[in-house]
Amino acid sequence: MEGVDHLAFERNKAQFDVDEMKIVWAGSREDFELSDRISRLVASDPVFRKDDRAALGRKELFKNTLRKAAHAWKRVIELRLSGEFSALEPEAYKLRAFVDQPAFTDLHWGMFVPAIQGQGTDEQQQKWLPLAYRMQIIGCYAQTELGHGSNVQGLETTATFDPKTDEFVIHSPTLTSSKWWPGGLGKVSTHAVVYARLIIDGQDYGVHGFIVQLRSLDDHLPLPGITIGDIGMKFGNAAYNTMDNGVLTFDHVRIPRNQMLMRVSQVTREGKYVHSNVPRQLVYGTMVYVRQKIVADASVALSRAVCIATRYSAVRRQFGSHNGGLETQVIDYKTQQSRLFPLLASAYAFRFVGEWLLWLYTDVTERLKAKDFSTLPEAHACTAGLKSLTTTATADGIEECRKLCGGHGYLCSSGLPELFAVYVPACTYEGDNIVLLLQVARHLVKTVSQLSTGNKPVGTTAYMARLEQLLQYHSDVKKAEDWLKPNVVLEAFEARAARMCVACAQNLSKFSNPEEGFQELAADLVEAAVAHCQLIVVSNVYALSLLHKHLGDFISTGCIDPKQGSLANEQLRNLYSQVRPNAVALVDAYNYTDHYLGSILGRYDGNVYPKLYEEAWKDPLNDSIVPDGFKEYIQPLLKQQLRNARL
Ligand SMILES: CC/C=C\C/C=C\C/C=C\C/C=C\C/C=C\C/C=C/C(=O)SCCNC(=O)CCNC(=O)[C@H](O)C(C)(C)COP(=O)(O)OP(=O)(O)OC[C@H]1O[C@@H](n2cnc3c(N)ncnc32)[C@H](O)[C@@H]1OP(=O)(O)O
Ligand SMILES: Cc1cc2nc3c(=O)[nH]c(=O)nc-3n(C[C@H](O)[C@H](O)[C@H](O)COP(=O)(O)OP(=O)(O)OC[C@H]3O[C@@H](n4cnc5c(N)ncnc54)[C@H](O)[C@@H]3O)c2cc1C
Repeated sequence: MEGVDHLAFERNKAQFDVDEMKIVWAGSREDFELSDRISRLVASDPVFRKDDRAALGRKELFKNTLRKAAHAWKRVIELRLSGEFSALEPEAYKLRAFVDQPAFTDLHWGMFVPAIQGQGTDEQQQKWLPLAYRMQIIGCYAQTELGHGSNVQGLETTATFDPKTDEFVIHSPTLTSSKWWPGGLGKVSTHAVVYARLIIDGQDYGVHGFIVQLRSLDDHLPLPGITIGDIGMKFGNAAYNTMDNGVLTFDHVRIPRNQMLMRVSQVTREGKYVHSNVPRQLVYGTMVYVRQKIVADASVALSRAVCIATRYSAVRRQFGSHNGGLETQVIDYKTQQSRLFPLLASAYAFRFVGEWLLWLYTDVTERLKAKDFSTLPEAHACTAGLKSLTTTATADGIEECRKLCGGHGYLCSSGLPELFAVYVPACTYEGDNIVLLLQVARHLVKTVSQLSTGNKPVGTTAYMARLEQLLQYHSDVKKAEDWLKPNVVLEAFEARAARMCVACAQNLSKFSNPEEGFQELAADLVEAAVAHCQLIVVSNVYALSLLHKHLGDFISTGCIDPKQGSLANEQLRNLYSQVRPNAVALVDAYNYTDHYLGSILGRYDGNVYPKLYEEAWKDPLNDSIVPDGFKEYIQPLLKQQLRNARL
């Protein structure tokens, strides 16, 4: 039986309505129709071709990215995809997503514009946003430096107020203060939001954002005092090398005073520092916004990998042939199911948790507008924690999918190496995942320590209000099916998270210096933070495979006993059997085009082998039968062996 037939047969097995599931995955019928239309539009446009990317050198790849970005912008305007001029509308956002090539535009729309929207005053927004919306200026987000990324308060670039000229002087005092990493900076951006220490009259007021023009709008040359370039090739071949991550230094560059982003705090003409009645952490607001976006996008990356691995696992056959019959589809091996199906479930879970986080973020934004800052710590902890949890699981999941595809998964034409290489920096950018989990841990420890003062925990820590009960809890699961009851699972996750947090808080209290204790117990704190973040995901959707994976935590905290752990495992195996006939249909529900998947192994028609064979012959090495270099390097060896043999 050919691959084509395999997948048709698989699709017939589905026990649910795939078209309905497509709507669930998309979020609504309207969203589904939009995604469907835009993905087809991109797939049918030759400029957006991407199957040739792996063979392009850096310069060609970068020019190809510029061409695609310019074409995407043209299409946005021609098709009136988003009202008058903004590309922040859902249609334009989807267009960029389906073009599927990281570009400077991600940072322009994803960070430069939001930084001005979130931290600029009304006048600053009126001045800069129309220019940015029309892309008459192109911006990036220049925060990280060669010497400091995670520690934002450690940044060294200075912005010194000069009262004589009513300007700030932006300067890089050391090599380590060079801006290093900002996407879009290296070769494209004309402007940047630069994070620098504000110095007035010798006093340091900490890190603030400033709008700085970097390049001439006429000839694109760097302005006087500015040195700028690309930081060099990154992990993977094509992957993230479409992006011009940059290096930037300032030599006493002057900007007008009104280019400091002044919504959170202001500097007056007289050089007086005025702090508005808002938390200083709002300067970090753009990162919170992007972390929320990254969570929403994690399900997309994971679902692509899962779609490829599931379809290919249904096509691929190894062993088990009797009397010349068909071999076993590898998807029927229980080990394959136990590695693949939890990832399939995670992709759906992250999709729903992303929706929930968007709701939370929108709610917090509305409250901030009304000067209610009470939910900011919760928003920070949730975005930081879920960013960390989902990106780690997604990066690991993509790599697992590569292994699930055996040797063919290692070919670029499987789409998986590039997907991994593009995705894996998400574990580092917008906050290193461990550093972010430590932020969550701080929030949790603070919540526990405030319980004794009568502070009622809110939001995702509300379960801590039942601490006494959770510390007494022991699961009453008696048979495998008991693990199917959502409340049973939820309580076990709550008790585990609560106990791990309380244990950390108790151990911390043994240190006379809390900071020293925090450093010493960091590894335990990270585990408690993970338990809490998993609870957030579980309370929005699913769980048993996580329980199985972290069985040690559940048993050592006394929430369940080993027998109940085995019952959970038994139930998990039952669930895999139920998922099996629906697996291909569940990944079809993502509605990805073959263009977007970019994978021969994940083709919708399952026609894997003929296409793999065809693709191999397209490799530039196969342009000639005898390779370049034969005469110089191979023939002399062969001749030498011949000489030796004669001797
Ligand atoms: C057409 C359309 C096309 C476009 C696409 C559109 C959108 C795409 C979206 C985005 C683009 C996506 C991907 C692009 C890819 C890459 C881009 C990458 C960009 C970057 O990486 S930018 C740089 C990011 N850098 C970081 O994340 C640094 C991490 N470090 C920190 O955040 C802080 O330094 C840290 C670790 C939080 C510590 O800060 P600090 O020392 O000040 O804090 P303390 O620990 O002392 O805590 C003080 C206090 O403040 C609270 N807090 C900390 N952070 C926040 C926050 N963000 N919000 C609110 N509150 C915060 C903390 O809890 C403490 O509270 P307490 O005093 O305990 O109450
Ligand atoms: C592809 C990519 C794109 C990027 N784009 C941008 C951009 O557009 N703009 C921008 O400004 N920046 C950008 N960055 C920079 C990015 O935000 C930083 O690299 C990131 O915040 C991590 O900081 P770091 O490099 O200083 O890591 P470090 O903090 O040096 O991390 C190194 C190691 O130390 C550990 N560590 C650090 N602090 C602690 C601690 N307190 N406790 C325990 N362990 C710790 C980390 O876990 C990690 O293992 C980008 C980075 C990448 C990779």
